[in-house]
Amino acid sequence: MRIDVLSIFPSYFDGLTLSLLGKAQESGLIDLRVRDLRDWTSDRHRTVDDTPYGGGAGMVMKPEPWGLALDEIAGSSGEAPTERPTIIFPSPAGEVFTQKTARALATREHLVFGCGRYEGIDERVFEYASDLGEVRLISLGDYVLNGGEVATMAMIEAIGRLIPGVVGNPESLVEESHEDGLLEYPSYTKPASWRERSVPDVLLSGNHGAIASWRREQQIERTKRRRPDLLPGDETAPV
Ligand SMILES: N#Cc1c(-c2ccc3ccn(Cc4ccc(CN5CCOCC5)cc4)c3c2)n[nH]c1N
Repeated sequence: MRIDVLSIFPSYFDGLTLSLLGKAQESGLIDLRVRDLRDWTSDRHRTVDDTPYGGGAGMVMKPEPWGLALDEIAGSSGEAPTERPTIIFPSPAGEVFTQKTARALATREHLVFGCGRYEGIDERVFEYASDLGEVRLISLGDYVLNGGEVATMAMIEAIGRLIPGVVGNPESLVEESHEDGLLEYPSYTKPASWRERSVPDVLLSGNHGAIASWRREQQIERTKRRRPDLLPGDETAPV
């Protein structure tokens, strides 16, 4: 998978060279290219923002640098892509990012993330980008960030770990929170007793059937308690 990131703070993404995603880049599973949007400006101050038409607080990102950058990155950049890119703009006004979104995006060959700042990006950029690829405005959640970089980091991690070969043991992807619509069961490791707290006996029993049942019960109980919104209408229905 090729992933392009456009940002006026490209060093935000230095962390993606670490750990599993760093190894995925070294092995060629992920081709991550982070670019500074200001590279597509032409004035001495490398200006990317201006005042909003119609008034209002703050500044809006100018369309010109975005158009030039997207032409080069998402347009026919000389390489023969087999599919048009998916161009993702993190936005407080976007669809909410979920594990289902991550799974769908992990199947794509080319993702482009456009990280806005200030009060956002000139709307015409989204319209223009839709001629270059599938445009998705995606929100990390119902809270306000200062720009798209943190959301992009989170999405790249959530998507990247689903790419075959990135996570060593694919089994570990199956029993995770949200993967089967439920929160994950509690985990324990040695010592069996720690500060007068013991590991549940069933986990020490060696009875794999009983362990599986206990874990499922824990998932359902936790989901009912912490995230009832994830449960189908009938809470007693098997998920
Ligand atoms: N993903 C994600 C995000 C973002 C996000 C993503 C991208 C950008 C680019 C600029 N910002 C700052 C910003 C904050 C608030 C607002 C709303 N305005 C409405 C009118 O009153 C002023 C405020 C706009 C722009 C961004 C925030 N926030 N929360 C998420 N889950």
